[in-house]
Amino acid sequence: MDEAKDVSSRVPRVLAVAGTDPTGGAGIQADLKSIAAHGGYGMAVVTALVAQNTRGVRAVHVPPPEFLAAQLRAVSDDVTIDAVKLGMLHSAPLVEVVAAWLDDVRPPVVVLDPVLAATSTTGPGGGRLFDTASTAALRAMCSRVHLVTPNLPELAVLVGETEAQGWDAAVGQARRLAGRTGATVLVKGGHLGGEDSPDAIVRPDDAAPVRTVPGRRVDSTSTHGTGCSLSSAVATLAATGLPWVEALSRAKAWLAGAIEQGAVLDVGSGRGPVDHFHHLRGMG
Ligand SMILES: Nc1ncnc2c1ncn2[C@@H]1O[C@H](COP(=O)(O)OP(=O)(O)O)[C@@H](O)[C@H]1O
Ligand SMILES: Cc1ncc(COP(=O)(O)OP(=O)(O)O)c(N)n1
Repeated sequence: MDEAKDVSSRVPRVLAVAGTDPTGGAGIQADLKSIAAHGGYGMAVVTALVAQNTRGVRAVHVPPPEFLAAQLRAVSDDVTIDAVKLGMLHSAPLVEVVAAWLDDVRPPVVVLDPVLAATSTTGPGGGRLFDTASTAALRAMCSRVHLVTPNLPELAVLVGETEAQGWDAAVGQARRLAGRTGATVLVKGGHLGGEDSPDAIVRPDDAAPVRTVPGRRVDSTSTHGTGCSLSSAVATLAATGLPWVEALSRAKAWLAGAIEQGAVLDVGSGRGPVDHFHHLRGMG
């Protein structure tokens, strides 16, 4: 059996390293659902406990960095990991623990969703989930991963510029981030106004074409956790051997359906979750 076939026929073992959302729409709970929805076996290392719901973030509790290291080690000492999705990393001490672990374990697929805030909800400090004084550590982490998946505000912080005011400007910033870090960038257009919600894959090699995956904006308030869900889906699909563009195309089509069907869940009174398993409804 050739290697490509071998990878795609195995259930990918995907580890999410992220914070929690007790209402199940974002964070590590969304990651696990998204991994399962794409046929993966999901595992979870918790960076921070977040008291949040569909309306906003109320409080954040961070266990000691040593406990994060112990969780990571417990998984990698026992399980072969096919892909890692990194979400909320909270601050430099946690970023450094994860960086040291990645250097040691070297998983074949590492996707970083550089979470700074819960953007579809609010809370004290605007729902902030990452320490602004730790931005340099997050930038350095971009150089250690294969794919970075910023939304427009996150992209602006990572390149040290003001937020892009259009798709072309966003792609330009993504090019600069990819060039500086050596990581491929999946730039997300969910924060653009208008009728479209495109995403694109931007490679660090200047000569490589930007691969835009167009998308129609769904008129819905069920958008809590879209970034977490997309990055976990792409990590899982990449672990089956799919190239980034193909993984993004599939994940994006799935996510549009999940946003469209989110209201069916009737969860919370704020920005509701997407329906990760919409494709299974009505199957009897
Ligand atoms: N209303 C929407 N309709 C369709 N796709 C959306 C919508 N909002 C976000 N998306 C998609 O969800 C994913 C997450 O995008 P974005 O909102 O930019 O990131 P984040 O959730 O990290 O803030 C992207 O694929 C984006 O295109
Ligand atoms: C614990 C935790 N991590 C990440 C987020 C942000 O989720 P995201 O997918 O970016 O979606 P929005 O909620 O920002 O729309 C979170 N809320 N909690």
